[in-house]
Amino acid sequence: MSKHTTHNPTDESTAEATSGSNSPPENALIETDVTVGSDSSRTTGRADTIVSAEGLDVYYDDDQALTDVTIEIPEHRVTAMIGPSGCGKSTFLRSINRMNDRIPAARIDGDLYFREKNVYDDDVDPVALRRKIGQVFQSPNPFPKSIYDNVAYGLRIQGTADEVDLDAAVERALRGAALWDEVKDQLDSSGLDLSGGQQQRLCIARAIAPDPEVLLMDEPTSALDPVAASKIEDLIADLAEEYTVIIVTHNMQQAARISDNTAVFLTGGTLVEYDDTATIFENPADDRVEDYITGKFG
Ligand SMILES: Nc1ncnc2c1ncn2[C@@H]1O[C@H](COP(=O)(O)OP(=O)(O)OP(=O)(O)O)[C@@H](O)[C@H]1O
Repeated sequence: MSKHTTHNPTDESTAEATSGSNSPPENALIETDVTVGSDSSRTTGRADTIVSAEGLDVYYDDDQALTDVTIEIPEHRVTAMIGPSGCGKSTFLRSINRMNDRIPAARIDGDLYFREKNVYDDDVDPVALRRKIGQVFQSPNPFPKSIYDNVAYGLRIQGTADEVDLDAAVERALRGAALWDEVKDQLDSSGLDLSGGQQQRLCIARAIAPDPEVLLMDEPTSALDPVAASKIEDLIADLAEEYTVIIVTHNMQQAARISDNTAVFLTGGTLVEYDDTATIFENPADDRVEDYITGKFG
């Protein structure tokens, strides 16, 4: 396994994995000074670790989907998960906000922290966790409701009843998803009447409306045409100013374009290399990663 497997790519000093399965990861505050892929304003400064895994194994019944994954993901960055089909990328994403809880066959060993809290502790409410860690899926999946009600959905569940507050929050989320100008005059129209790219931005608005800290995106552009995909890519860079974005993508050019850091999973669910995106694509440490990136397999 590569030495890069366990480190936070923002700081070589975190290369050693922390020990003790019940303790939060050390070195939570990390100095960064790295060259990264997407946005020069995020290339320097401090980055807290916001999500981390230590020795994470995930099984579906007897089949192991993730093997001993240790990783520290910094906040306000775009972190891409890449690797061939079936290597466990989506499983890892679903582990972060406990969406795997909904799969009866899924079983987890090891530790997964959101900030310094193990999300699998008994006192963690998965619904509350998912408010902090929102998710956007591969195919746009607006509810069969108005644009307004789609975005207001999570806020109403959270108990925001005041119409003025709701109006402001809906506008803020739609602006954050770069959709406001296109829909501000049709907020009562069905979300299903929007184009595919607009629907996906509506889903992003719905995900950010409750003001999460992390946005998980599972191949968010793979069902979209290139123009719509490009808009979402631009949006992702903006979203990382306010949120931490963790994105699964099959599109290596996309990972190279939009992410600051890249984690490469390979068959068997192992994280074989994790580093800043430029290093992964230009000078990977692991020959298997080089082979994957240059298209020799996967
Ligand atoms: N609900 C499930 N029940 C049983 N096995 C599953 C389930 N979901 C995933 N798996 C298995 O876990 C392994 C990892 O799957 P996962 O979807 O996480 O990989 P992936 O890298 O995201 O794949 P892809 O790129 O094709 O989406 C695969 O062998 C898959 O068949």
